[in-house]
Amino acid sequence: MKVDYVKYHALGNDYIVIDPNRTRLNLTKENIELICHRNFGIGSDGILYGPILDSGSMKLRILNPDGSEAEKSGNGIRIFSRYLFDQGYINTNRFTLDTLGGKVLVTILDGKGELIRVDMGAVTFLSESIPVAGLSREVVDEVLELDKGSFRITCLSIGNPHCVFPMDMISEGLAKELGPVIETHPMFPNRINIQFLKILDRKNIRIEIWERGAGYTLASGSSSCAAASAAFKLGLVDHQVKVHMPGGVIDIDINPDGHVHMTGSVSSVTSGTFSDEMWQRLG
Ligand SMILES: N[C@H](CCC[C@H](N)C(=O)O)C(=O)O
Repeated sequence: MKVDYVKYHALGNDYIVIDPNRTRLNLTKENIELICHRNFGIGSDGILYGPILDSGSMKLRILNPDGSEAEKSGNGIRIFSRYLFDQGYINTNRFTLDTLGGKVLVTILDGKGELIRVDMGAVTFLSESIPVAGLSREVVDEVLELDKGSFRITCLSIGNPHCVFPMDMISEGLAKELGPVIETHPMFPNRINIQFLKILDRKNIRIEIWERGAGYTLASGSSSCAAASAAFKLGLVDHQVKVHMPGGVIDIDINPDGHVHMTGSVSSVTSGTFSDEMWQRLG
């Protein structure tokens, strides 16, 4: 049977893999929005498009449900690595992937592709690298004034941009109330991913997430890296941190060389073909 897509999730953050070597698809905003639509399409927190095979390297493109392209996705990279493993594109447990946000090093830990570690690279807190508007500086423990109040923020990039809000009380409601306002705040020229962070102890944190271009999600790999890195920068946690999210837990290890290692699960959901009728919605 022809397969147009394969769907997986990582702790409830679901992605659809579309392989250009097997399916022709124009990555237009309209096509991406339709495929990701929870009612009129398949439904997904994004599309993973690849492997784009180019002179020995494997490239992955990461598309958000609103059609925007992300530089990196932690859950997306683990899911895509599982796809490569399932489809026989790789014959080793360690390999590199090229993303818009740089190279990442993947290790399949369990020989099945259900538990995967990724060296996500190093983070930067430098305003111009995130980007965050204003003077060149490290954006650490600053105040962001919103209509709803003043908030302390720490911002960073791990290829994609993040703004972390350490708070005593966090909730899904808070993420859905403040997320859309902050995502499009003029301080963030490329928009931004947001994590509301509660420190549980020096080895455990909890986050609620509002993703750039995707909205509220149950888990996020790059958000886990970002929140743990911000907490570590603020001296609130040790270098090994469990990140607790509504969809489950990701293990983060902040290496002395500054590289952030993320370890988490991947689960297969389904595969299938697009029906002609689905596309009729686009006229
Ligand atoms: N929406 C994000 C990309 C997906 C991040 C998340 N799903 C992850 O697992 O890292 C962005 O525009 O940067």
